[in-house]
Amino acid sequence: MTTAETRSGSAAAAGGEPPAFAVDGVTVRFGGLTAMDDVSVDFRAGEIHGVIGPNGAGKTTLLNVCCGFQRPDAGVVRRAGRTLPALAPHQLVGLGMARTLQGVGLFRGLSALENVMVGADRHRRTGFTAALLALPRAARDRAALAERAHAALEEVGAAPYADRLPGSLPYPVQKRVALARALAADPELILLDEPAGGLGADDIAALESLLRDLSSRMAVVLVEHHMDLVMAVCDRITVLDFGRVIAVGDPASVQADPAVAAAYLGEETSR
Ligand SMILES: Nc1ncnc2c1ncn2[C@@H]1O[C@H](COP(=O)(O)OP(=O)(O)OP(=O)(O)O)[C@@H](O)[C@H]1O
Repeated sequence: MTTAETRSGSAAAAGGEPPAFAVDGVTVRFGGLTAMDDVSVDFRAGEIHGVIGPNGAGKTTLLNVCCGFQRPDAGVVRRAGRTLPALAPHQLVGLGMARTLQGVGLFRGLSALENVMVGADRHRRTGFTAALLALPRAARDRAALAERAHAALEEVGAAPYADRLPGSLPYPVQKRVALARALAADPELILLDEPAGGLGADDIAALESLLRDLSSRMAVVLVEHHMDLVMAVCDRITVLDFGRVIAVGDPASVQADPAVAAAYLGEETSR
């Protein structure tokens, strides 16, 4: 650790409210490889938190631990200060978390709107049987989900494409739909895995402004290689290297940190 900031989620909470979400002392091993090594990070409401580091540093593994895709070998995950038991990923979504994947990960046979409705499903109240029998309540529920999904598409600027299949859409629009799907769950924590990947300057500028808007109502975690975006939009940044936290701080302090420069330099010289 090279900055003054604490890397303990619980310690960060000592001054007041616990962080919206935290991992504490998390280690993940894949056979002989340690992908995360005693990592502690806290994500706070109203904050955009960047997670950066060279290829293979453990960024995606961290997101996977946060959303329950990956069970840690050691350490705990906390939400609002309370330790979460080991849950299936869909249960964690019910706790107010949503994530996007590297790439897009949309269902090819569903329209953009239907893809986003899958994300909004957390708000469905009708049971399976009522939906199967198409009872009036299920129809009302579906209409409410569609409305919510439309609003999410609107927010990301993809409403005109609601009825299109993902495969017929340009890649940047597919990324927007994937983001809308995560937003439709109305999460308190959103985990974004390389949302700027494959985007041009105009789309990145739109993404930057959207991220700022989102941070007013949720904790945003941004795993991203696009450094200009990260430095422009993040309130705090955690830097991983070989599965360890090597720096935490605001963009200026992280940029000035020699350990961070050395990690990225190592990446360049090993190519
Ligand atoms: N399921 C897995 N099985 C074995 N090794 C894995 C698995 N997932 C990740 N790893 C390894 O764990 C390390 C961390 O991977 P991870 O994908 O978290 O890194 P990353 O920082 O997201 O990399 P990138 O920037 O390239 O996406 C890497 O060495 C990777 O090869």
